[in-house]
Amino acid sequence: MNARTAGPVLVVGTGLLGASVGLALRAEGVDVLLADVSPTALDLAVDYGAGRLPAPGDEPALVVVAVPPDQIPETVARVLAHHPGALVTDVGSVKQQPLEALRALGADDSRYLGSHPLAGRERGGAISARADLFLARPWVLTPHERTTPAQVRVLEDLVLDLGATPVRLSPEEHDASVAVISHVPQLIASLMAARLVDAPSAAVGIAGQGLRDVTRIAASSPELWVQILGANADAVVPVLEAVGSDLAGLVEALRGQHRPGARRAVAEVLAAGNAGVSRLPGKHGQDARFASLVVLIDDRPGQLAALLTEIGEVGVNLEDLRLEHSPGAQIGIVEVAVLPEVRDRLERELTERGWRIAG
Ligand SMILES: NC(=O)c1ccc[n+]([C@@H]2O[C@H](COP(=O)([O-])OP(=O)(O)OC[C@H]3O[C@@H](n4cnc5c(N)ncnc54)[C@H](O)[C@@H]3O)[C@@H](O)[C@H]2O)c1
Ligand SMILES: O=C(O)C(=O)C[C@]1(C(=O)O)C=C[C@@H](O)C=C1
Repeated sequence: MNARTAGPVLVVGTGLLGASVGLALRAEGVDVLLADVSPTALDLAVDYGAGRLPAPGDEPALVVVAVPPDQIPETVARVLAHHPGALVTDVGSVKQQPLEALRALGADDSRYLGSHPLAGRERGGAISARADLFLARPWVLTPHERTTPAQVRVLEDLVLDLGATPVRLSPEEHDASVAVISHVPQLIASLMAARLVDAPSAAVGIAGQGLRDVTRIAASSPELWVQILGANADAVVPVLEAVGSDLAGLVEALRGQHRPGARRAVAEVLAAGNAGVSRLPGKHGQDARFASLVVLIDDRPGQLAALLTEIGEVGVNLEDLRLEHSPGAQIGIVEVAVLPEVRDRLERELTERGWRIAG
């Protein structure tokens, strides 16, 4: 345990994000103090091992505010006043509006450096927290005019200790980016999943992996997302309008599909989707650096571990992995990504060892 971060670190808000920060820092041996407006949420986070209650005389060098978006400005302002020697960050999903609100409260923003991990889950609370939540995920730091290089270094050290990858963006760049890579995707997932409410049970019952991929985040908390979308409305609206215009074009093309150019219009929407998804870094099966192999496994305990062990035994390094399984099905589909030069050898070796290869 060689943490770069000097404790104690105070985490304010001990739900999914706060407790995950606590768990990951504790695993690195960093002293973590916890605070939450809800005594139950606080007790839960302590019970799960995310940190301890502050004792008299404890003074954090760094504070991570992980409260709901509409609580961030007031909470950061209060923390800045209570801990005059501490650098304060937050993990909120929007950066510009909270900074403006903090300034409007008259807070000393010179010790506030906002940040945002692009990692999360569709369920909140310490009960859903995980020490590995941030592993290999981008974590955006949003320095402003009064941020010093030393403060950026302290926060980057925290991010590295949490296993994440620090990225620097201005608050404006951040908000425009998350509108397109997180906030509108949330709405599209919700809109699609909403079609299922009145769909016949027979239709919902045969849903495959495609629908599950598109709708996973539709299970997210409406309370949280109303706050996020409201705080970033200026950046979200133009992206939504662009989607709306594409959608209207698609409807028109399909209605008049025998008109000249109509099929091409549909094809262009799909081709643009291909081009867009191929830009996602590390997106499984799409990353041009890797080749994929699909292995079928029995849907029973230990099968995935056995497969991974054997891939290791044949000396192949796994670059990425995706597991699909449908409830009720007896088969799991494991798609592994490997360097192209070892793909065929891996297929041969696994086939010889009795694994079923599906592609
Ligand atoms: N959920 C995600 O996937 C995700 C990902 C990245 C960032 N975020 C951001 O992280 C923040 C926290 O989200 P979460 O999912 O952990 O929420 P959560 O509901 O799991 O946890 C929030 C915690 O904050 C506490 N709290 C509320 N008001 C408080 C206050 N005034 N003072 C102290 N504690 C207070 C609540 O009791 C709760 O325990 C949000 O700002 C969100 O935008 C969430
Ligand atoms: O549920 C997930 O998997 C997420 O990572 C959620 C996600 C995202 O869009 O990437 C959602 C909002 C947060 O601000 C950060 C992360």
